[in-house]
Amino acid sequence: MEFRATKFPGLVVCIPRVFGDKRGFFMESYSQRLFADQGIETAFVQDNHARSVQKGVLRGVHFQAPPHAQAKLVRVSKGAAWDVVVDLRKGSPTYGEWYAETLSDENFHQLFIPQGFAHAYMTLTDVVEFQYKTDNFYAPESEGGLIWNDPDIGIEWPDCTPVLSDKDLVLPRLRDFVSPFVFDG
Ligand SMILES: Cc1cn([C@H]2C[C@H](O)[C@@H](COP(=O)(O)OP(=O)(O)O[C@H]3O[C@H](C)C(=O)[C@H](O)[C@H]3O)O2)c(=O)[nH]c1=O
Repeated sequence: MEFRATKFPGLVVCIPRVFGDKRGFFMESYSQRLFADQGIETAFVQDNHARSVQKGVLRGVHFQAPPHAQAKLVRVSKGAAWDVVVDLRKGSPTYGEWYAETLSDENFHQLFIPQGFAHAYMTLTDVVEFQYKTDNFYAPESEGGLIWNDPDIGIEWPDCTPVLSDKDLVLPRLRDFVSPFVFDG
């Protein structure tokens, strides 16, 4: 697996080794040992799988607040998605900044997202199977989020009419938000 650091401390693009042959392919989509070799000791406790059934589905921008904050390892096993994170860690050099990566069943890219980031994605194909691990369990009472088109964040979304849940339509703006996350260097 190849690990590519980004300018966001702790945010890493992970690209597994894919073994193709006449039958198809095989890959280790996750290895605790390979991540530990990179200093990523995250112990995941939950696997999630979300299917989206039209292009333009936008889920997010979500997080769980401490003590239920979640680090995530996200990937797309069918279709393609524009995956976006926003650094919400007070004191981080990239606080309030966003990063995006196209995840697809062709590039096999994954994103390791540390605790302290909000996460979202927009589907680029009609069917997207989005699969991810988290290091804390679902805790709905701790859920928070930011509105997808916050001009102060300025996320550049694909040119597509977004399909959002009712709850995601009324999320707050960054300027009205006090982050519960602290950057620990
Ligand atoms: C996240 C989650 C949801 N649920 C239940 C709660 C709802 O009845 C249903 C749909 O939940 P929601 O609409 O919050 O799903 P998404 O909009 O895909 O939320 C996710 O979207 C962004 C992209 C994320 O990174 C988060 O993991 C998560 O917030 O699944 C569970 O039972 N367990 C869970 O861990």
